[in-house]
Amino acid sequence: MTTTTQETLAAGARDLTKTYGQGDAQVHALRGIDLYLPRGRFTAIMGPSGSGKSTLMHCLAGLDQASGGTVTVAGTDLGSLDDDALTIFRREHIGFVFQSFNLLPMLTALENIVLPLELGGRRIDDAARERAHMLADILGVAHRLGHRPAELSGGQQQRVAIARALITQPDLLFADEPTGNLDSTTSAEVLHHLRRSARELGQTVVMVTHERDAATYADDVITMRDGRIV
Ligand SMILES: Nc1ncnc2c1ncn2[C@@H]1O[C@H](COP(=O)(O)OP(=O)(O)OP(=O)(O)O)[C@@H](O)[C@H]1O
Repeated sequence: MTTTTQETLAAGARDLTKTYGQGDAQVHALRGIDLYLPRGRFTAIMGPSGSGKSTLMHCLAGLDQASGGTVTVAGTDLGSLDDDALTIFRREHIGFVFQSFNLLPMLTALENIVLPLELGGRRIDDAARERAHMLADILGVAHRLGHRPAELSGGQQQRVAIARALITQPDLLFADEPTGNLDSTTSAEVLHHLRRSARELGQTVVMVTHERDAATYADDVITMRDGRIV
Protein backbone atom coordinates (compact mmCIF):
# COMPACT_ATOMS: atom_id res chain seq x y z
CA MET A 1 0.00 0.00 0.00
CA THR A 2 1.45 3.41 -0.88
CA THR A 3 1.76 6.26 1.61
CA THR A 4 -0.80 8.31 -0.29
CA THR A 5 -3.34 5.51 0.02
CA GLN A 6 -2.63 5.22 3.76
CA GLU A 7 -3.20 8.94 4.22
CA THR A 8 -6.55 8.92 2.49
CA LEU A 9 -7.72 5.63 3.97
CA ALA A 10 -9.68 5.76 7.20
CA ALA A 11 -9.96 2.00 7.45
CA GLY A 12 -9.62 -1.12 5.37
CA ALA A 13 -10.01 -4.86 5.50
CA ARG A 14 -8.11 -7.51 3.52
CA ASP A 15 -9.37 -11.03 3.03
CA LEU A 16 -11.34 -10.76 6.26
CA THR A 17 -12.99 -13.97 7.46
CA LYS A 18 -15.05 -14.76 10.52
CA THR A 19 -16.28 -18.22 11.45
CA TYR A 20 -18.51 -18.89 14.43
CA GLY A 21 -18.85 -22.30 16.06
CA GLN A 22 -17.29 -25.62 15.10
CA GLY A 23 -18.06 -28.73 13.11
CA ASP A 24 -21.66 -28.99 11.93
CA ALA A 25 -22.57 -25.81 13.82
CA GLN A 26 -20.01 -23.74 11.91
CA VAL A 27 -21.25 -20.47 10.41
CA HIS A 28 -19.08 -18.58 7.93
CA ALA A 29 -20.27 -15.07 8.74
CA LEU A 30 -17.54 -13.36 6.65
CA ARG A 31 -16.00 -15.14 3.67
CA GLY A 32 -13.07 -13.02 2.52
CA ILE A 33 -13.98 -9.34 2.63
CA ASP A 34 -11.80 -6.72 0.92
CA LEU A 35 -12.88 -3.23 1.81
CA TYR A 36 -11.45 0.29 1.57
CA LEU A 37 -13.07 3.14 3.45
CA PRO A 38 -11.70 6.46 2.23
CA ARG A 39 -11.59 9.36 4.67
CA GLY A 40 -14.52 11.73 4.80
CA ARG A 41 -17.05 9.48 3.08
CA PHE A 42 -20.38 8.23 4.29
CA THR A 43 -20.71 4.50 3.54
CA ALA A 44 -23.82 2.40 4.08
CA ILE A 45 -23.64 -1.37 4.57
CA MET A 46 -26.83 -3.09 3.45
CA GLY A 47 -27.93 -6.69 3.01
CA PRO A 48 -30.50 -9.20 4.22
CA SER A 49 -30.69 -10.44 7.79
CA GLY A 50 -27.81 -12.79 8.55
CA SER A 51 -25.66 -11.59 5.62
CA GLY A 52 -22.85 -10.51 7.97
CA LYS A 53 -23.34 -6.74 8.30
CA SER A 54 -23.02 -6.61 12.10
CA THR A 55 -20.13 -9.05 12.10
CA LEU A 56 -18.27 -6.91 9.55
CA MET A 57 -18.91 -3.75 11.55
CA HIS A 58 -17.81 -5.40 14.81
CA CYS A 59 -14.58 -6.66 13.22
CA LEU A 60 -13.83 -3.25 11.67
CA ALA A 61 -14.45 -1.60 15.04
CA GLY A 62 -12.28 -4.06 16.95
CA LEU A 63 -15.26 -5.25 19.01
CA ASP A 64 -14.94 -8.77 17.63
CA GLN A 65 -11.83 -10.66 16.54
CA ALA A 66 -11.67 -11.83 12.95
CA SER A 67 -10.79 -15.47 12.19
CA GLY A 68 -8.48 -14.45 9.36
CA GLY A 69 -7.30 -11.46 7.34
CA THR A 70 -6.46 -7.96 8.53
CA VAL A 71 -8.28 -4.81 9.61
CA THR A 72 -6.44 -1.50 9.47
CA VAL A 73 -7.83 1.64 11.11
CA ALA A 74 -5.95 4.94 10.80
CA GLY A 75 -2.83 3.05 9.73
CA THR A 76 -2.89 0.59 12.67
CA ASP A 77 -3.35 -3.15 12.18
CA LEU A 78 -5.93 -4.01 14.85
CA GLY A 79 -4.57 -7.58 15.00
CA SER A 80 -1.29 -6.22 16.39
CA LEU A 81 -2.98 -4.80 19.52
CA ASP A 82 -3.62 -6.71 22.75
CA ASP A 83 -6.98 -6.29 24.56
CA ASP A 84 -5.91 -3.28 26.65
CA ALA A 85 -4.31 -1.51 23.71
CA LEU A 86 -7.40 -2.24 21.60
CA THR A 87 -9.69 -0.72 24.25
CA ILE A 88 -7.61 2.46 24.32
CA PHE A 89 -7.38 2.51 20.51
CA ARG A 90 -11.16 2.23 20.19
CA ARG A 91 -11.73 5.02 22.70
CA GLU A 92 -9.38 7.35 20.82
CA HIS A 93 -10.13 6.48 17.20
CA ILE A 94 -13.64 5.09 16.89
CA GLY A 95 -17.08 6.52 17.67
CA PHE A 96 -20.33 4.56 17.95
CA VAL A 97 -23.99 5.39 17.51
CA PHE A 98 -26.62 2.75 18.26
CA GLN A 99 -30.29 2.22 17.51
CA SER A 100 -31.14 2.92 21.17
CA PHE A 101 -29.54 6.26 21.83
CA ASN A 102 -27.85 5.19 25.11
CA LEU A 103 -27.69 8.69 26.60
CA LEU A 104 -27.31 8.95 30.37
CA PRO A 105 -30.70 10.17 31.69
CA MET A 106 -29.38 12.24 34.61
CA LEU A 107 -27.00 14.29 32.48
CA THR A 108 -27.92 17.22 30.25
CA ALA A 109 -27.34 16.99 26.50
CA LEU A 110 -24.12 19.01 26.84
CA GLU A 111 -22.89 16.81 29.71
CA ASN A 112 -23.64 13.71 27.63
CA ILE A 113 -21.73 15.13 24.66
CA VAL A 114 -18.52 15.83 26.62
CA LEU A 115 -18.70 12.60 28.65
CA PRO A 116 -16.31 10.60 26.38
CA LEU A 117 -13.63 13.25 26.98
CA GLU A 118 -14.03 12.89 30.75
CA LEU A 119 -13.98 9.10 30.52
CA GLY A 120 -10.77 9.41 28.51
CA GLY A 121 -9.26 11.48 31.34
CA ARG A 122 -9.27 14.73 29.38
CA ARG A 123 -10.01 18.09 30.94
CA ILE A 124 -13.18 19.86 29.77
CA ASP A 125 -11.50 23.11 28.74
CA ASP A 126 -12.72 25.97 26.55
CA ALA A 127 -11.64 24.16 23.38
CA ALA A 128 -13.69 21.09 24.36
CA ARG A 129 -16.74 23.21 25.16
CA GLU A 130 -16.30 25.07 21.88
CA ARG A 131 -16.17 21.79 19.93
CA ALA A 132 -19.27 20.53 21.77
CA HIS A 133 -21.16 23.68 20.78
CA MET A 134 -19.91 23.49 17.18
CA LEU A 135 -21.09 19.87 16.91
CA ALA A 136 -24.44 20.69 18.53
CA ASP A 137 -24.81 23.48 16.00
CA ILE A 138 -24.07 21.23 13.01
CA LEU A 139 -26.43 18.58 14.41
CA GLY A 140 -29.21 21.09 15.07
CA VAL A 141 -29.44 20.61 18.85
CA ALA A 142 -27.63 23.75 20.05
CA HIS A 143 -30.86 25.10 21.56
CA ARG A 144 -31.42 21.90 23.61
CA LEU A 145 -28.02 21.58 25.33
CA GLY A 146 -29.33 22.31 28.84
CA HIS A 147 -32.07 19.66 28.62
CA ARG A 148 -32.02 16.07 29.83
CA PRO A 149 -32.70 13.21 27.34
CA ALA A 150 -36.30 12.71 28.59
CA GLU A 151 -37.04 16.29 27.52
CA LEU A 152 -35.81 15.68 23.95
CA SER A 153 -37.51 14.03 20.98
CA GLY A 154 -36.12 10.72 19.69
CA GLY A 155 -34.45 12.44 16.75
CA GLN A 156 -32.90 15.08 19.03
CA GLN A 157 -31.61 12.35 21.34
CA GLN A 158 -30.00 10.55 18.42
CA ARG A 159 -28.40 13.78 17.21
CA VAL A 160 -26.99 14.37 20.71
CA ALA A 161 -25.67 10.78 20.59
CA ILE A 162 -23.96 11.57 17.27
CA ALA A 163 -22.38 14.72 18.74
CA ARG A 164 -21.17 12.62 21.69
CA ALA A 165 -19.62 10.11 19.30
CA LEU A 166 -17.87 12.91 17.38
CA ILE A 167 -16.49 14.88 20.34
CA THR A 168 -13.25 12.84 20.41
CA GLN A 169 -12.71 13.47 16.66
CA PRO A 170 -12.70 9.74 15.84
CA ASP A 171 -11.16 8.47 12.62
CA LEU A 172 -14.29 6.39 12.09
CA LEU A 173 -17.89 6.77 13.18
CA PHE A 174 -19.96 3.56 13.18
CA ALA A 175 -23.73 3.89 13.19
CA ASP A 176 -25.62 0.63 13.76
CA GLU A 177 -29.22 1.00 12.49
CA PRO A 178 -29.21 4.61 13.78
CA THR A 179 -32.75 5.27 12.54
CA GLY A 180 -34.23 1.95 13.66
CA ASN A 181 -36.23 3.58 16.48
CA LEU A 182 -37.30 6.68 14.57
CA ASP A 183 -40.24 7.60 12.35
CA SER A 184 -39.56 8.49 8.72
CA THR A 185 -39.46 12.30 9.16
CA THR A 186 -37.10 12.09 12.13
CA SER A 187 -34.98 9.46 10.37
CA ALA A 188 -34.53 11.81 7.43
CA GLU A 189 -33.30 14.54 9.81
CA VAL A 190 -30.80 12.24 11.49
CA LEU A 191 -29.51 10.96 8.14
CA HIS A 192 -29.20 14.49 6.81
CA HIS A 193 -27.08 15.36 9.84
CA LEU A 194 -24.92 12.23 9.50
CA ARG A 195 -24.26 13.25 5.91
CA ARG A 196 -23.41 16.79 7.07
CA SER A 197 -20.85 15.31 9.49
CA ALA A 198 -19.12 13.68 6.54
CA ARG A 199 -19.39 16.73 4.23
CA GLU A 200 -18.59 19.51 6.70
CA LEU A 201 -16.29 17.82 9.21
CA GLY A 202 -14.64 15.33 6.84
CA GLN A 203 -15.91 12.64 9.17
CA THR A 204 -15.74 9.04 7.91
CA VAL A 205 -19.11 7.44 8.65
CA VAL A 206 -20.06 3.77 8.29
CA MET A 207 -23.73 2.96 8.77
CA VAL A 208 -25.36 -0.46 8.91
CA THR A 209 -28.98 -0.27 7.79
CA HIS A 210 -31.86 -2.41 6.57
CA GLU A 211 -33.55 0.58 5.03
CA ARG A 212 -33.00 1.35 1.37
CA ASP A 213 -34.17 4.95 1.91
CA ALA A 214 -31.53 5.43 4.59
CA ALA A 215 -28.80 4.16 2.28
CA THR A 216 -29.66 6.84 -0.33
CA TYR A 217 -28.08 9.43 1.99
CA ALA A 218 -24.70 7.65 1.79
CA ASP A 219 -21.92 8.40 -0.72
CA ASP A 220 -21.24 4.68 -1.18
CA VAL A 221 -23.41 1.62 -0.59
CA ILE A 222 -21.90 -1.80 0.13
CA THR A 223 -24.30 -4.72 -0.23
CA MET A 224 -23.58 -7.97 1.57
CA ARG A 225 -24.96 -11.42 0.90
CA ASP A 226 -23.96 -14.60 2.66
CA GLY A 227 -20.73 -13.21 4.11
CA ARG A 228 -19.55 -11.56 0.90
CA ILE A 229 -19.70 -8.11 -0.65
CA VAL A 230 -21.77 -8.36 -3.84
N1 LIG B 1 -22.09 -15.04 18.23
C1 LIG B 1 -22.48 -15.78 17.21
N2 LIG B 1 -22.43 -17.12 17.25
C2 LIG B 1 -22.79 -17.89 16.20
N3 LIG B 1 -23.25 -17.39 15.03
C3 LIG B 1 -23.34 -16.05 14.93
C4 LIG B 1 -22.97 -15.18 16.00
N4 LIG B 1 -23.18 -13.89 15.59
C5 LIG B 1 -23.66 -13.98 14.33
N5 LIG B 1 -23.76 -15.25 13.92
C6 LIG B 1 -24.19 -15.74 12.60
O1 LIG B 1 -23.39 -15.12 11.62
C7 LIG B 1 -24.16 -14.75 10.47
C8 LIG B 1 -24.05 -13.26 10.21
O2 LIG B 1 -24.68 -12.57 11.29
P1 LIG B 1 -24.76 -10.98 11.41
O3 LIG B 1 -25.37 -10.66 12.73
O4 LIG B 1 -23.43 -10.41 11.10
O5 LIG B 1 -25.76 -10.61 10.22
P2 LIG B 1 -26.52 -9.24 9.91
O6 LIG B 1 -26.45 -9.06 8.44
O7 LIG B 1 -26.00 -8.15 10.77
O8 LIG B 1 -28.02 -9.61 10.35
P3 LIG B 1 -29.19 -8.65 10.93
O9 LIG B 1 -29.54 -7.72 9.82
O10 LIG B 1 -30.30 -9.65 11.21
O11 LIG B 1 -28.67 -8.00 12.16
C9 LIG B 1 -25.59 -15.21 10.76
O12 LIG B 1 -25.76 -16.49 10.17
C10 LIG B 1 -25.63 -15.32 12.27
O13 LIG B 1 -26.56 -16.29 12.69
